Amino acid sequence: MGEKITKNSDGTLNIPDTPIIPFIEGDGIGPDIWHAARKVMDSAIEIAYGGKKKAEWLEVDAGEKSYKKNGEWLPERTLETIREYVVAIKGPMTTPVGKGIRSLNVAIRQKLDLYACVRPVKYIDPVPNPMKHPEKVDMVIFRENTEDLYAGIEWESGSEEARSLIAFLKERMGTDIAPESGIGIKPISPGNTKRLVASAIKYAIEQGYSSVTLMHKGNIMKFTEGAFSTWGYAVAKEQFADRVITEAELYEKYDGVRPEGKIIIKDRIADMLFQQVLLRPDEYGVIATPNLNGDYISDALAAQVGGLGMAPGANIGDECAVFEATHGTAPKYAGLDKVNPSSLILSGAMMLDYMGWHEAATLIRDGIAATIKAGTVTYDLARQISGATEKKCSEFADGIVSSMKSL
Ligand SMILES: NC(=O)C1=CN([C@@H]2O[C@H](COP(=O)(O)OP(=O)(O)OC[C@H]3O[C@@H](n4cnc5c(N)ncnc54)[C@H](OP(=O)(O)O)[C@@H]3O)[C@@H](O)[C@H]2O)C=CC1
Ligand SMILES: O=C(O)CCC(=O)C(=O)O
Ligand SMILES: [Mg+2]
Repeated sequence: MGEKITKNSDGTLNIPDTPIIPFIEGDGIGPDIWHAARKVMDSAIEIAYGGKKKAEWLEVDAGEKSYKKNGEWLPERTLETIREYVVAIKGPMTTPVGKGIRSLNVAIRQKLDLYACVRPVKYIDPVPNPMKHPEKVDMVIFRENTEDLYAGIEWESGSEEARSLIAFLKERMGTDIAPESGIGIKPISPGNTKRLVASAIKYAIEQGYSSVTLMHKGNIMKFTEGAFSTWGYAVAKEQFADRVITEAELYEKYDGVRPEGKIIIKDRIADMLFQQVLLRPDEYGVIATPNLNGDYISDALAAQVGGLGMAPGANIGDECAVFEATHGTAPKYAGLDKVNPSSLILSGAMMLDYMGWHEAATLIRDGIAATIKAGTVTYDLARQISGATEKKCSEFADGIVSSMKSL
């Protein structure tokens, strides 16, 4: 019944009224949050468009469910389907620690070249949180999504590859690495950095953020993270000279007063930035950073807006986009109908915005806020609010649906 979303050569989307949207349910808490998210998205679309628009969900195989069904963790046809249908949404998938398969989540990002992981961290009143001034929290992380240590190019301690690499580095580069070390490689390229930073600047311009901060550990890792910063400044100059000024220029030429319509590009060393985003969050808007830093800071910042249960995200490339929560499979809660589905629901709202279905997206955000205000919350928020009544994941979703109906 549904129709395909298509993409034009200029990057704009053609969205039919009944788009087919592939989804991956995910592992662990994936099924619980997916069912809740689907219900809320369907209801928001129905209320916003009175039945004129409808998402046609198409399940695609990946993760544990897929492995059990057909012996494949991430079938090639799943990637082909996502490419073909342009916009998809997924639950989290498990990655074993220290052994076993490499991350399927990372594989999806790399294979579909979803180079920007976009994770907004915005306070939704009245979500409980540890900040003195939560209303000042409005940051968006742009995490490079395809390279860095996160690409998982590494060799195990004692393996032939690790030993020969250690020997090669000693002979040819004079590097003394402890025998039997495991080795990981950290590639950071100008091309991948520049396209990520360009997308972050473009987003800041479109969404009205006043700054883009390049987060790096370039004092220590000069030719990877330091280069990320250098290339970030370079692309700002090459592509956005009329809209972007550096922080140095702000003080040298404009006495520290941001000229109307200009975005400030600045850089911060990663460890220091972790404390500044806590103490002075209003000094930061869009944060562009390599993959691993982006992974760390997205969970850390999620705490400022209520925790991982409230943290949405999107993986965006030139060809297609896959929306997913920031958090993982939270295995101890799998199947308990307990966790907060807001992270995936808000990822769904990001997806609806991406499709231009802003009315449904806004309804979802307002519905979540109204539900929390009414004291209907899952365990994670209940433990931060005295006197709140803990609801199940599915009951919370029902609460959002009722709230949306009465907005
Ligand atoms: N994109 C993806 O698919 C991702 C997959 N993963 C994978 O998930 C697995 C588990 O990773 P782990 O490091 O434990 O991190 P998780 O994000 O899965 O969970 C850690 C903790 O965060 C809290 N949390 C997470 N999601 C929610 C939610 N929806 N509602 C309320 N609280 C939540 C819970 O805290 P508390 O215990 O305090 O209640 C939970 O125990 C690993 O295999 C990892 O590789 C991890 C991140 C992303
Ligand atoms: O792929 C994984 O298992 C972890 C991914 C992750 O933590 C993230 O992308 O934020
Ligand atoms: Mg993570």
